[in-house]
Amino acid sequence: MSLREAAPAKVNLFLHVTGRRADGYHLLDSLAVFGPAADELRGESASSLSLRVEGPFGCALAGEADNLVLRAARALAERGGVSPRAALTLVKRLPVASGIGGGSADAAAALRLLNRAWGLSLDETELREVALPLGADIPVCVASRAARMGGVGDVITEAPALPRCGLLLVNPGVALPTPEVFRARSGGFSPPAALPAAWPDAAAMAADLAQLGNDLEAPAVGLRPPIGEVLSALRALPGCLLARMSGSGATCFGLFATAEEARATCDALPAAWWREGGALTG
Ligand SMILES: C[C@@](CO)(OP(=O)(O)O)[C@H](O)COP(=O)(O)OP(=O)(O)OC[C@H]1O[C@@H](n2ccc(N)nc2=O)[C@H](O)[C@@H]1O
Ligand SMILES: Nc1ncnc2c1ncn2[C@@H]1O[C@H](COP(=O)(O)OP(=O)(O)O)[C@@H](O)[C@H]1O
Repeated sequence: MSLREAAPAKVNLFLHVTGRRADGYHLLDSLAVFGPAADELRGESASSLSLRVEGPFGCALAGEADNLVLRAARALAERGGVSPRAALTLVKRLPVASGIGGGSADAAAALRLLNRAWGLSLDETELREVALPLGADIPVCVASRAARMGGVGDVITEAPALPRCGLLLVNPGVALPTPEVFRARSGGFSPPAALPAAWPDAAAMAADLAQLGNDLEAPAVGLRPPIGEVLSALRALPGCLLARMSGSGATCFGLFATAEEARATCDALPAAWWREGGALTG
């Protein structure tokens, strides 16, 4: 076996916290899309399970005793009734704890890769069942296709048909753990959004998204003020149709009419920030 899977960044174009469950988990309404940056997972045959982490953000995971990739591999092996055997390599290009679900994308990539490698043939629904106990964001990453997220992240439904457009992702280099942001949230809940079946172009999508928000953005900016600087810088870029934070932050996105515009504007932002522009892939 020699297999590869891309693990694309998940971007929440809006995120409403609609309620809270008795166990403390929050109910969400969100539109998740994928791209333009990704980690990569590679797998080779081996007699036991191992993981090597490399890439620009690999060192951020050096102290991680139980990488989500290994947890996903073990959970899948248990579900499939097989021994977990594979030599995995993760190329970590996405910033860690940054609101774009990098760890979730890696875990989902491991499920897809090992489902093939071990000949398990679990379908998408079955893979999502394995995914959910590992993290609320992993089910939507199993298909890594644009989707509406409901429940705590476990209710995945169809997204509106998306126009071609560009996304610029920017992270100011501050990690922000998800539980901290949910804890810092104050105020009530937002209603679920009403979305059309399709958007004809990026401008129409941006106009509708502008009526919605990310309920975690204000608490995240309060915890990490550089996020506010990123949002201001994105809003000032020519061609930026909408700027918002993704997930629980700190990564923010700018929405552009084309991938080329999103890529070209990268250089206008401080080089100390992580920046990645390109097409919204789904
Ligand atoms: C906020 C979102 C939006 O897509 O994205 P990220 O910021 O992580 O990218 C996700 O819901 C994050 O999912 P994920 O990061 O997998 O969360 P988990 O590991 O399951 O949970 C971490 C912690 O976040 C809080 N949490 C998470 C999900 C949720 N629906 N309600 C919550 O309250 C809980 O405090 C939980 O203990
Ligand atoms: N492969 C992985 N990539 C990133 N984080 C991981 C991974 N495995 C475990 N983690 C842990 O999961 C936490 C959340 O990571 P991540 O998915 O990057 O956050 P977010 O969903 O906010 O972008 C990290 O702080 C780290 O401790």
